[in-house]
Amino acid sequence: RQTVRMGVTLEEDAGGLKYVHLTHKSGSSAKVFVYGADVTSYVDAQGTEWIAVRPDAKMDGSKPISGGLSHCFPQFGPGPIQQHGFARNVDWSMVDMDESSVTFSLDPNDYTKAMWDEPFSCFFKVGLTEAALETVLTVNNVDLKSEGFEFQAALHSYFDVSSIGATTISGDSFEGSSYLDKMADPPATCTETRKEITIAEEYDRVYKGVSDPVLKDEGKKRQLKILNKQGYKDTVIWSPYGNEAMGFNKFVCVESVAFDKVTLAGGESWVGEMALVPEPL
Ligand SMILES: O=P(O)(O)OC[C@H]1O[C@@H](O)[C@H](O)[C@@H](O)[C@@H]1O
Repeated sequence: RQTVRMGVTLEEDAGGLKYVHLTHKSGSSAKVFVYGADVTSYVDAQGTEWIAVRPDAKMDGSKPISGGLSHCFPQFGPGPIQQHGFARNVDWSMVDMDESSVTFSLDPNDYTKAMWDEPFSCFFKVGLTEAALETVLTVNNVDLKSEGFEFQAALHSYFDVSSIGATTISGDSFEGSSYLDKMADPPATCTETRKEITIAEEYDRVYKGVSDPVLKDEGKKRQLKILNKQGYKDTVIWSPYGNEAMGFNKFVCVESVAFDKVTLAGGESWVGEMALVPEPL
């Protein structure tokens, strides 16, 4: 355990990866790993854990952490570079912190350039407030003379649930929305007819234009609003339903996604802002 700054400590997980432990006077806390700038835990002021890490996750840096609010950047995948991009399997740099918030940055290095040689710079801020966990990802094109680059970005968020059968995902915009069903072969575009999504089979769906999901958990008697305030226009729902090794019954991925490619000209920035707001049911 290493004190980085007054009140802020960098702790070491059993597998050797380092993380920041944030706390808030309301009683809430969060863990953010340096590897992937991944938020692997958010315990709200009432003591409810909202974020999951899969039991089969590798916690030693040998592959991205399968859990947390995992960044997919610069590609959501599949695509020309590795599935979900590289941002989740590199160490980010800590640039600012206090008891309740931390900011990381990510800049190109030889490893990332070999996959995607673009003049980007990312910042990711995570902060606890009285009633929420707030995140802001900023992607900058730092080369004023560049022609611009395209990217996708997502938080591949793993949420902890009491059980998948006790969980629903709702929100004003699901009913009537169009989704890409990636479980279909080939993937098929369908229309959602439900207001509330329940999961009883494997799911891998991209809901286009849905950005206001609410996770309701009858077991926890609580709900989590996933507020995508900026940038993340689409929602992906992923569940490896039935896969015991992945611990399918204890999590669902409700992902905040910029699925359509974003074009960033030289000097421009893109912001993805997502907050988690827990409430009673
Ligand atoms: O294990 P990871 O990298 O967290 O990814 C989980 C899943 O994420 C989904 O989005 C992909 O469609 C799956 O193929 C993948 O298995």
